[in-house]
Amino acid sequence: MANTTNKPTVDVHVLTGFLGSGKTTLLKRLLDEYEAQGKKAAVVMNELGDVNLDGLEVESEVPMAEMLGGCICCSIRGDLSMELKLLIDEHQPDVVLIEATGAANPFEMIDGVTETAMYTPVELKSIIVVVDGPELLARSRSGGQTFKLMKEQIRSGTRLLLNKADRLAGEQLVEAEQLIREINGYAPILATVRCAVDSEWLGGIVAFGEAIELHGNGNEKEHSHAKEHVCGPACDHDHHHDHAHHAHHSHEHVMALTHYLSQPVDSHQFEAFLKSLPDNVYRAKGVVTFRDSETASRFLFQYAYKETDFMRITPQGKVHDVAVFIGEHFSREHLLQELAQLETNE
Ligand SMILES: Nc1nc2c(ncn2[C@@H]2O[C@H](COP(=O)(O)OP(=O)(O)OP(=O)(O)O)[C@@H](O)[C@H]2O)c(=O)[nH]1
Repeated sequence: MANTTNKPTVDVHVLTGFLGSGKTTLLKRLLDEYEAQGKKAAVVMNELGDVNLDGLEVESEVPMAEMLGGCICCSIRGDLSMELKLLIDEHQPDVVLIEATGAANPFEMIDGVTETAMYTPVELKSIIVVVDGPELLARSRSGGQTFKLMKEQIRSGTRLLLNKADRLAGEQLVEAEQLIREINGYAPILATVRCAVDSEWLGGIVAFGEAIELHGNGNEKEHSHAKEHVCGPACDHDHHHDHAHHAHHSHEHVMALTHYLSQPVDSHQFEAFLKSLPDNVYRAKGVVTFRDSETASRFLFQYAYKETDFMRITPQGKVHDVAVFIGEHFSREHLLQELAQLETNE
């Protein structure tokens, strides 16, 4: 990713998985590993309740933002990007780990994290899903809303842990693994007990970061967050509120690309570029400076389903020129080439 700002890009990893699946257990392992490697990690925690019990398990010197009383993906989605920015500004970590409540929909969070890229250099590197093995098998037999949410989480993962393997007999372990593979055909699966990942796995995350490539099986062409969202008692938001505008795409092999623009661009060329985006880029947004407008004005742009929208902004504080693209199976190289062209065209 081109980051033309002078700040280093902060890696972001999302840890998700069903309630009690082992996310905090994994978080602690990752934090220990970052510490061992001399990297500074910060944490965003989201709990459905009003107290952050998991946070108590984390060493007090780790910078932490707590988002309580709701679920990151819907009620406080906008806040996620703000929390991330504040946390990064204040503590300048190398990496941020977001532990999302068992009810959070990962696809909504991708939006929240990528939005942060407009304000500060961040890159979403992976979505790690901790799957509760015994619970998955039990829920797959009973079906229902919870199983749907579990499938949704598994589909979104770039890395999957089949956890609580100690509570699965040999053939159950095979069955759980096959089930996960049917839901997500791409992401590596590792069976674990108490999220005890090996050093190779940890190295992939901690040392190299990994670029994101999200996957899904695309079976559900209509992804309705409202229908599949499962909330706890503390999550009292209206389940039928305005998810429609961002929740009607399938999630097959979802990818996100973040590019920091080094130059102002021409407004007509930029709009033509957005209009010519391939169908498999379904969402783009960001901040641009137009060189052909009088005072090199800044604009917030939105793109969804061939529709573009520009809004003149006068940012308070430092806002970078950045473009974020979300879609399926699109060519990063092709988009980067086109962007480079826009930046050089006079
Ligand atoms: N038997 C068994 N128990 C596990 C395993 N991994 C975690 N646990 C236990 O499961 C419980 C939940 O683990 P956490 O790491 O707190 O799970 P979580 O996903 O953070 O939980 P929430 O924050 O409530 O969603 C704890 O009591 C863990 O000790 C495992 O592999 N096997």
